[in-house]
Amino acid sequence: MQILAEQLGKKYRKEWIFRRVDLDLNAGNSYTFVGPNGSGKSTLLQLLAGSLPISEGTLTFYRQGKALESEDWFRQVIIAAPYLELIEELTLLELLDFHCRFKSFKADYTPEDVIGRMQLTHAAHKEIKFYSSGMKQRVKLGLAFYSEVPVVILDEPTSNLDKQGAAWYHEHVRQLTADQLLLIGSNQPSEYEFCPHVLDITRWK
Ligand SMILES: Nc1ncnc2c1ncn2[C@@H]1O[C@H](COP(=O)(O)OP(=O)(O)OP(=O)(O)O)[C@@H](O)[C@H]1O
Repeated sequence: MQILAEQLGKKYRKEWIFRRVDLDLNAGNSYTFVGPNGSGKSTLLQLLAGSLPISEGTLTFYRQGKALESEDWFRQVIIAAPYLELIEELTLLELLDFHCRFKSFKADYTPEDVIGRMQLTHAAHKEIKFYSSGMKQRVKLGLAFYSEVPVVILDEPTSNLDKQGAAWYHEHVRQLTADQLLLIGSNQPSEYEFCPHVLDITRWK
């Protein structure tokens, strides 16, 4: 899997958030985008996920050397971010069953297996709207870690997690496989200390 960004730019109304972004992101690697609040980390991650339109430049997803149609991008990507909502009316088990219609889990895990690995078996039948913010974050990260997808995007991954949750994140984030591409947006060095490619987004202002 490869994501190639060429001269990528994004503006909201008349304000350019970043311009002339060139990136060659490849599976087996992790990349972290850092920068102050409001610098555009979340915006860039959403562009790279194909979930926000770009304002200029080109973005191409390649799988086994072949460029993918943009309507197929969403199958390649999972994104966990504080601003993305889960379906609150569903129980966790219903949510994971629904998720399986679009993306399968690694190693033939069942939804029940994944819930166990999220350490949320006790809450499997509780509606997501009754989850604490830390429990919701664990669900988002669990979906990212256990789905069979080539591109995993984590924005502020340890937000709302307690010490035990942060340890759970660190254990899992290092286990992403060599055929996956990991992209992180962060302001906290502890979230990406293992990551060899750290890119300050202010370089593209
Ligand atoms: N939908 C929108 N309409 C207008 N401006 C927006 C919109 N979304 C984001 N912005 C602006 O884009 C800029 C970058 O925001 P973004 O959320 O990407 O930053 P960030 O680096 O992720 O910030 P933080 O560290 O606070 O999460 C900010 O100035 C923000 O106000």
